[in-house]
Amino acid sequence: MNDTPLLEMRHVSLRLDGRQVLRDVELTLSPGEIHVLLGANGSGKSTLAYLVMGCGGYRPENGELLFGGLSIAELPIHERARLGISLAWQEPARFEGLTVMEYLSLGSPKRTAAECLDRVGLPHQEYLLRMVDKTLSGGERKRVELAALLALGPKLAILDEPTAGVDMLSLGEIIAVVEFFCETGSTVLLITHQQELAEHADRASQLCGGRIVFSGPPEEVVAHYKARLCRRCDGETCHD
Ligand SMILES: Nc1ncnc2c1ncn2[C@@H]1O[C@H](COP(=O)(O)OP(=O)(O)OP(=O)(O)O)[C@@H](O)[C@H]1O
Repeated sequence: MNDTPLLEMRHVSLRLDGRQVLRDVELTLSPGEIHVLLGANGSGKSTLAYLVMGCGGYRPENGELLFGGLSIAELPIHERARLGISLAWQEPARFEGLTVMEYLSLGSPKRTAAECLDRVGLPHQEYLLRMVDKTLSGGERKRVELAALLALGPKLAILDEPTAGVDMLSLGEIIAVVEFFCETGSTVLLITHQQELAEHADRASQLCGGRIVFSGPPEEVVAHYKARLCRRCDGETCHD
């Protein structure tokens, strides 16, 4: 059995515009797990996601970032994508002039656009020929973004608030999508404020003031977070 972690962050710190946003982050993701990242607004969750994806300007100032045992800290975003890292953005971009079918066929998709649309609750007959522009609602755009990741079948799917803007009756669909990623061999790093979604994870970590302050089973991390048990800041966002 291969027990090399899929993702390892060791003592990772990051500064943006002179501001210390991530501090000494330690995070390990095993292959096939669903790992939830919890934390207050501004605690650094999206920043951590952008850093793992390799977005421009998000380079660690300290520490190690390993993917399947390989250092990826210096790799640009497209090389990390080639290794199998994909990110569904908290606020997905719109692409004028591209149909949903074309968008879901970019890269080397492992699944058809039709299957992926159906899995995220968008009937393919209605959506394949829609444009990925402002004519899609915010919730539809979020679902198309999830469908795009499903199509790619990445090794690591980073989902930044996949339920934001999605109506609450559809939460079950999003949970099914997260579980489908896992069943089909993807590891999921899931950023969410939804307790119901968090409780479907295998493990969870709480970020506070740019630090991972607690990791463990999701129920314990949710309880720790909600009870404001962070020792460093008594539940208020940490400030140094
Ligand atoms: N380019 C930047 N320059 C300076 N500060 C930044 C920059 N980008 C983000 N920050 C700050 O870093 C902190 C972490 O932001 P981030 O977006 O990672 O938080 P988050 O945990 O994802 O929050 P939310 O739950 O609101 O989405 C915030 O205080 C934010 O203002």
